[in-house]
Amino acid sequence: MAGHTVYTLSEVSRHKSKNDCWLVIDGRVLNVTKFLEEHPGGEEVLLESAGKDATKEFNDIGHSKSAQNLLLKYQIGVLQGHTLKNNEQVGSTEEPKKKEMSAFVIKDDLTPKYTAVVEFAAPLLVAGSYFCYRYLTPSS
Ligand code: HEM
Repeated sequence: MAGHTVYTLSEVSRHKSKNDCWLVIDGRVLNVTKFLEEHPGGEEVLLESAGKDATKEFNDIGHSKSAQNLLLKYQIGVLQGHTLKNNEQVGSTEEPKKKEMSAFVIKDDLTPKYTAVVEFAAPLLVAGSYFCYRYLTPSS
């Protein structure tokens, strides 16, 4: 579970070594010491951003959604002055609201019933009128 401890940037800046490496992304304070060797982009880039707010660098790379979700694993707290909208989700990765498939949704309102009756009756009326005209009018 992500930490809720509030840290100042100056506290974060004290942790910038290979054995103790923190950084800030999206207002989350992350302890990435154990992730340094695992980072697919290499440990150097993380160490360059160590002790700093690396949000811009992180976003500039265009990290995948799984990379963004990984942030939660290393979160130890939040940066002072930042409020996270939803602690389980990272910044812009919120799930978009699911769109309903309108073709499969049967709406529960009364207007379609009326239209259906007209749509059903109209051709019958036309056919009936034609029948009357064709067979009931005396031929000359
Ligand atoms: C805790 C923070 C971070 C996590 C969890 C993380 C995770 C990852 C992951 C999973 C990848 C593989 C590609 C992907 O899935 O997008 C990756 C690639 C990369 N990351 Fe990070 N990253 C972090 C921070 C940073 C920072 C601060 C930088 C700074 C510049 C950075 C630079 C890169 C680069 C250069 C690559 C390689 C991209 C490529 O090969 O196309 N990452 N990162």
